[in-house]
Amino acid sequence: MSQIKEKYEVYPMYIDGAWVGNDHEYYTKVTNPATGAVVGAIPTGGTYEAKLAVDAAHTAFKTWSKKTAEERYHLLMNWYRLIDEKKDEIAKLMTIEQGKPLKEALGETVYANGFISWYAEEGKRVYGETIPASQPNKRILVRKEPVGVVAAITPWNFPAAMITRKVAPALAAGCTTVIKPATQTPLTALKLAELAHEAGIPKGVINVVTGKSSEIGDVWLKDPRVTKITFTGSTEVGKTLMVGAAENVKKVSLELGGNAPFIVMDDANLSKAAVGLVQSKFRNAGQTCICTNRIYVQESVAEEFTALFTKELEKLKVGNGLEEGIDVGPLIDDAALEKVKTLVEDATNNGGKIVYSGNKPSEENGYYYAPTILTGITDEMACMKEEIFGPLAPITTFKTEEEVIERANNSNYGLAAYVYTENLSRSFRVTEALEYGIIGLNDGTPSAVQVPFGGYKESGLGREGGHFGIEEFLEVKYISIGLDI
Ligand SMILES: NC(=O)C1=CN([C@@H]2O[C@H](COP(=O)(O)OP(=O)(O)OC[C@H]3O[C@@H](n4cnc5c(N)ncnc54)[C@H](O)[C@@H]3O)[C@@H](O)[C@H]2O)C=CC1
Ligand SMILES: O=C(O)[C@H](O)CS(=O)(=O)O
Repeated sequence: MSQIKEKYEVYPMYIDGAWVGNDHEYYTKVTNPATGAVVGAIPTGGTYEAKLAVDAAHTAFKTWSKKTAEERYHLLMNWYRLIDEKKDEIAKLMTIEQGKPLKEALGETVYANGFISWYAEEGKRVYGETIPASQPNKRILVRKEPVGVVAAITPWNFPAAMITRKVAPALAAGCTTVIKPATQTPLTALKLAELAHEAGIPKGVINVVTGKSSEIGDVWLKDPRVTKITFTGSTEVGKTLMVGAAENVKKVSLELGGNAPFIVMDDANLSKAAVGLVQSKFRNAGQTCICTNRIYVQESVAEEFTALFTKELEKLKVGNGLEEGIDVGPLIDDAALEKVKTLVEDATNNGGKIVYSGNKPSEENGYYYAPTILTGITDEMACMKEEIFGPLAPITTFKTEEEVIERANNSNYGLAAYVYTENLSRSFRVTEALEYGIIGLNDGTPSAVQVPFGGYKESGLGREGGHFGIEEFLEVKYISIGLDI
């Protein structure tokens, strides 16, 4: 029996309405990225538990999909009310395992819960169609039906929202789910499952499996009873899942990496742009797929803008997210910290300059990186090509609108982009020319539950959120009716 179990609180998996894995042979530690302290342990599940979860979801689908939208609405709203009651407790758990400041964790919990209330309602608006037939004795009926058992594989950066943004529409559509949260942040997912259980969501409708990612993923890719994979995470893993799904033509929705350009035109409101850039760059310590990654400032305003941006950064406090007034927490792990350091080294070795770097805690076990501004950046540097996923702001300049559009579009990613200008015609010219699924026009925080969230190119497939998000969990059936008329 693992020593880990003897030393730390175990958070079991949730499969078929039961908590399993307390007697597992192997466990994985969950650590606080702000202190390195172990905050709990999860059973290291694999093939066996992955299949058990599909058995449960497949059985539950037979009854859950036959409930009316109204009945599913009431159960989802029970879940919503319980999450609302416990939002402070969930937020604290999220900060402890993911590191984001408590105010951000509370914001995410409310945002995550917003998907549940939105889709509880949306499930009642899954409309079909009748289409005028060409023959008098025929009628054409179009129905929408739940796709079946959905496998959701979610990342560590939004431990609650990335689950409910998938599970809420899936359940509202009549689907059942098997969920694998990120190994770094399983506790929030398990808390959401506990509250779903308390809300009366029947056993097997939601199942949470923790453990060996690729082993669990492979079971779900191969099992024909799993009709859909929905994933948020790296483009690399997204491609792996897409290849695996091809074997039995399994549906996929992918929310993958980004490399967001943030464009400041010479006619921008520079103070507004500086505030918007802080919001877009340093949310979750820069660990969101829509965080600004590359900053393009028109030459004539570059010096003034950089000074304004620096002043905004001086206000940011870095530290343990549980403390009062913290704006930027630690990165998720040592690998993430080392990646940011490597990107800074590459830039400074090739002519880039650190013009600002804030304070960070001396806590040696915390994965802290201080908010940092680089100038003298060129498009050839790694920080402009790779997803930084950290509080690093590389600034480069441009001369013309045509030039910056070409440079901004020169990426395999196409998730989010930001542009600041006060000119109406330029707003339309630039936003229509940018090859990105999400555009913040004079707005650094475009995320909302009612919008289509997703990317062009290698940033993903499909959309999550709003009325778009439930379509991902529905099949379209056409019924041709011959009558004796
Ligand atoms: N688009 C987004 O919102 C996100 C993008 N990322 C990007 O990915 C990079 C790495 O972050 P990670 O959390 O390591 O992302 P990841 O893509 O490795 O992991 C995301 C989820 O996929 C699971 N996973 C990993 N390999 C798998 C496999 N072969 N089969 C099934 N599931 C698998 C993980 O356990 C986790 O639950 C980040 O630095 C960032 O660049 C990470 C998180 C979110
Ligand atoms: O994965 C992410 O980074 C999130 O989707 C970003 S957001 O939806 O919270 O903006």
